[in-house]
Order: sequence, then structure tokens, then C-alpha cells
Amino acid sequence: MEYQDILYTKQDGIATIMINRPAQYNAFRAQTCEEMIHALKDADFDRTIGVVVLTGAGDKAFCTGGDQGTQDGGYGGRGTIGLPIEEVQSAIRDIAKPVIARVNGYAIGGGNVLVTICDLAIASDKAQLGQAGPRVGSVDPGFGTALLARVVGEKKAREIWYLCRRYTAQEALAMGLVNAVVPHDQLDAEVKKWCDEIVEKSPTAIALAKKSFNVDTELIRGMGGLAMHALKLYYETAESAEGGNAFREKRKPEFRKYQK
Ligand SMILES: CC(C)(COP(=O)(O)OP(=O)(O)OC[C@H]1O[C@@H](n2cnc3c(N)ncnc32)[C@H](O)[C@@H]1OP(=O)(O)O)[C@@H](O)C(=O)NCCC(=O)NCCSC(=O)c1cc(O)c2ccccc2c1O
Repeated sequence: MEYQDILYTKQDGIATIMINRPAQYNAFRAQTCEEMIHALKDADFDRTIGVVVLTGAGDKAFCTGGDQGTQDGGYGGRGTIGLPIEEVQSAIRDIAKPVIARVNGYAIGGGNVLVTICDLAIASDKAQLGQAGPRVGSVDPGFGTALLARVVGEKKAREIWYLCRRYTAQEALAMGLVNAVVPHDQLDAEVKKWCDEIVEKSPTAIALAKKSFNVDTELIRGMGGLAMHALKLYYETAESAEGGNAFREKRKPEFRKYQK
């Protein structure tokens, strides 16, 4: 597969998937998701690879979720909502290798969900994290909500989703959303250090540990798959469309005007 939206490299047992859409703050569209799934599967089957790093190009954003430039009642690609994002999430969970989020800047909306799903997360001190769905007429009704609650606790997860605030890297560390925070210019060295420590370990023991951690939250995948059909119906409403329109028009949304 020829990649347009990601950069995919492999070195020293480390596969790096970099979302390369800096003008959109590394927001993903359907094409980005297809490429991420392809690269994750390649890394899974490549026996020379022991760990995967997921990150964004540039120093502004890790990933800001679904591309709001294309979200106008649907994302126009494959899958229930025209964006096979649930397959990206499943691929991160299913590959038998740890996936480390290298959080180099904003991790907002679906970007924060990626951080939540990755096995580990290392953040720059410049990073900001948070959810945006209810601010732009969307919601991740699976891992993005339920797994987040497992990671940071129920009350905090509900705060993150209902208020759509942004949190500093240090706040994310305190709530257990990231494993470490380092000065921005030390991010790559720190990520490499963690990767090297993983690569020297027994790959089969690591794979068994990862699969075993996943078992406890596996029900969320089924629930999320079901809820994606409800989300598709929500995307067809004027209330949801108002979120995307307001973002593109750079104004405050007026959701209550359209609530049925
Ligand atoms: C990230 C921000 C907080 C940055 O704010 P700031 O003021 O610093 O910068 P700008 O707002 O001016 O943005 C700069 C530049 O980037 C473009 N951009 C940013 N984010 C996006 C985006 N998501 N899509 C497209 N383009 C984006 C922005 O338009 C500017 O471009 P210019 O050309 O005008 O310079 C702030 O940008 C922000 O809050 N961004 C939006 C975040 C957002 O709404 N994300 C989508 C939420 S929905 C979602 O992600 C989602 C994810 C999932 O995983 C799902 C799974 C299952 C179901 C649903 C899901 C879902 O809905």
C-alpha cells in the first residue's frame, strides 16, 4: 500500500507510525485510518518488530481526532460512520506488541482516544489532552468513554467528556492517562529508551501479557460496535451537524436550537 497520510518507518525493532497531516493538526480522515490499519498489521506480522510508536508530525499536534473539514453528517469513507476508526482502535489493541503513544502536542477528541487505547503514553510537557465530541456534535461511544473510565476513573472520565476541557500533560500524568512527561526536546530520547527496554524482553511473554490485560475490557468492543449504529443516526441530525458547521465557521455551536 502506498501511504499518503502517514509516514511508516522501521528501525532497531521499533515501528513508527506518524500521522502526517500537520495542516489539519493530524486529524484523521478515512484514508488515514486505512493506512494506520495497514501499518499496524504489517508491524504485527513482522518478527523483527517488538514495539510500535504512534505519533503525529510536527510539534503542534499528536492527533486532533476526526477531520472536521470532512465531517458533515458522516466521514464519507468505509465503515458504519464512514470512518473505520473502530478498526484502528481494534488493531492497536489486537496486535501482539505494545503500542506507545508519543504525545508531541494536542491529543484532542479521537486523538485522546488513541492515547487511551495505546498500551503506554509518553508526553511532551507541551502536550494538551482532552475530549471534544459533545462540543462538535460527536461522541466515541466505546473505548473512548468506557475504557477512559477504567484508565482515569469514572468521575474524571465523565468530567472529561461532559465539559470538554483541555488538560496539561502534568494533569494527564496525575490522572494516569500518560506514563511519563518529559521536556519537549527530550521526547524522542525518552520514547527510544522505553522502546529499547521493551525490545530486549521476551516477545512472547509481552504478547501474552498484552492479550491478558485486554481480556478484562473486551466487552467494550462489542458495546462500541453496537453504539456506532446509534452514532450514525445521530450524525444524520441537525443537532450533530451544527457541531461540525460551527467548527468550520469558527463560531460557538447552538445545539439546543436543533435538539429534537
Ligand atoms: C486542537 C485545537 C484545540 C487547537 O486549537 P487552536 O486554537 O490552537 O488551533 P485552531 O483551532 O486554529 O486549529 C489549527 C488548524 O488546525 C485545524 N484543525 C484542528 N483540529 C482539526 C480537526 N479535528 N479536523 C480538521 N482540522 C482541524 C483547524 O481547522 C486550523 O486550521 P486553519 O486552516 O483554520 O488554520 C482545536 O483545533 C480543536 O479543538 N480541534 C477540533 C478537535 C475536534 O473537534 N476533534 C474531533 C472530535 S470527534 C472525534 O475525534 C472522534 C474520534 C473518534 O475516535 C471517534 C470514534 C468513534 C466514533 C466517533 C469518534 C469521533 O467523533
